[in-house]
Amino acid sequence: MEYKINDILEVTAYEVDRFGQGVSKVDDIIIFTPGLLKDEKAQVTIIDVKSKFLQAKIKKLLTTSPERKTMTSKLGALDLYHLKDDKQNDWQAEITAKEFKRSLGYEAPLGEVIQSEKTLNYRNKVVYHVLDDEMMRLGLYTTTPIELVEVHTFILNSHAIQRCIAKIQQQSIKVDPKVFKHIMLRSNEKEEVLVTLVAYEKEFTGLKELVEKIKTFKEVVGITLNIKPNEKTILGNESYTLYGKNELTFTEGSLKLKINDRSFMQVNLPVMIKTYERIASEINGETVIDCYSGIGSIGYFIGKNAKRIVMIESNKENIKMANDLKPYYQGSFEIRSGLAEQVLPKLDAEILVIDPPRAGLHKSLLTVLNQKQFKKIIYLSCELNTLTRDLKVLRETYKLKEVIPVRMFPQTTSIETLVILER
Ligand SMILES: C[S@@+](CC[C@H](N)C(=O)[O-])C[C@H]1O[C@@H](n2cnc3c(N)ncnc32)[C@H](O)[C@@H]1O
Repeated sequence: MEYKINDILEVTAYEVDRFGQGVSKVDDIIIFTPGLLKDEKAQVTIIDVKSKFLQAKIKKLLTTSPERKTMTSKLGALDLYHLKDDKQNDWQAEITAKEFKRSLGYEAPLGEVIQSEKTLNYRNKVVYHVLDDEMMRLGLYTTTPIELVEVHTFILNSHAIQRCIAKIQQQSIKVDPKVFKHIMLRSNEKEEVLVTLVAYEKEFTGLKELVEKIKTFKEVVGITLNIKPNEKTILGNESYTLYGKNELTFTEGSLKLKINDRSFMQVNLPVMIKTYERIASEINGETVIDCYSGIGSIGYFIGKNAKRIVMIESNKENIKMANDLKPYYQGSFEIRSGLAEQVLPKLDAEILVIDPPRAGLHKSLLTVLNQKQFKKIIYLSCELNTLTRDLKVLRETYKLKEVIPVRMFPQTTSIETLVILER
């Protein structure tokens, strides 16, 4: 049977894939439908025809699963919102197990999912996009089709971010959307907000007016302007402080952290802390390398459990932040500046903690890790594909002790995973 765009089919999903799409089959052709849950029946509209599969969108749900919490959200940033929270944990564990089986050929020793009760308003960083309009309007992207739509309330925003963005959206300001592209907001537990305007140029229509307004909002402690380097990348390396400080501090128990508009920091603090506690529980007085250490959040957190921590980080600003934080912590810390693949071969330690960007580990680094024979490697990953790719190499020397799904991004299909490897 030949299918074409806009055909309408009736399907029943037999599983939900890792992108949150219901997977079904008609006449042996696979149909992917975002937002359709397992065992749900729906009328779907075909939106793309490929040789081996069809891409569809829900036209009408004919039956609803008991696992459904609400209607499917149109926003890409809420692509699992319709699934009950506890079932989202099960979904992540299943997707992780399947990926390990598919890629490594054996069952993953799955640990309990690290999660928090707070599954809404957890994001301490959100990026809004400027709509193509003369008057400033801000929004987020939908999934099928991918479109930028105006959004006023985004339920993952921290309360401080929500209050601040609502006030920004109330302003009637003329802007040039060809130059002014995004607004990023970061907040801390004191409900302070750092606002970053992202544009292709240092000057744009409406900039001064916008800054004058935003600086009057009581939660705002800093406003920066970041220069967008290209269409694909949101933030560039060039930032200017327009008001207050380009800095936000976080204090959580004995952990104190400091970031600027570009520093990496996990977006979900309660889950971050639980994950770091799990990492710390693997360390008992050993020497540790914290590789890809950023501002030092993992290294400083686990410092009390280690004999000595050596951090490796390539970004100079992160290294400065990490150095500024040193006096707050007791213990032996050293911060090495440089690329992991160049610095790590020269170092030795008993345990390695590794938290790379999505791209995973450099090929040459994997070879070195096998040669080094660490007692343990603790690998925190935000990309399942590169994690299993790297583990395929590391299994020459290390055995998988535990694979722990981390529910860092509730209501979404983004997956964080913590893996404990032993020599
Ligand atoms: C996922 S973040 C982890 C940061 C930190 N562990 C944390 O949880 O806050 C990855 C970090 O690796 C750094 N980085 C990226 N490539 C690197 C490389 N080749 N060598 C060393 N650091 C690198 C980035 O600057 C970033 O700070």
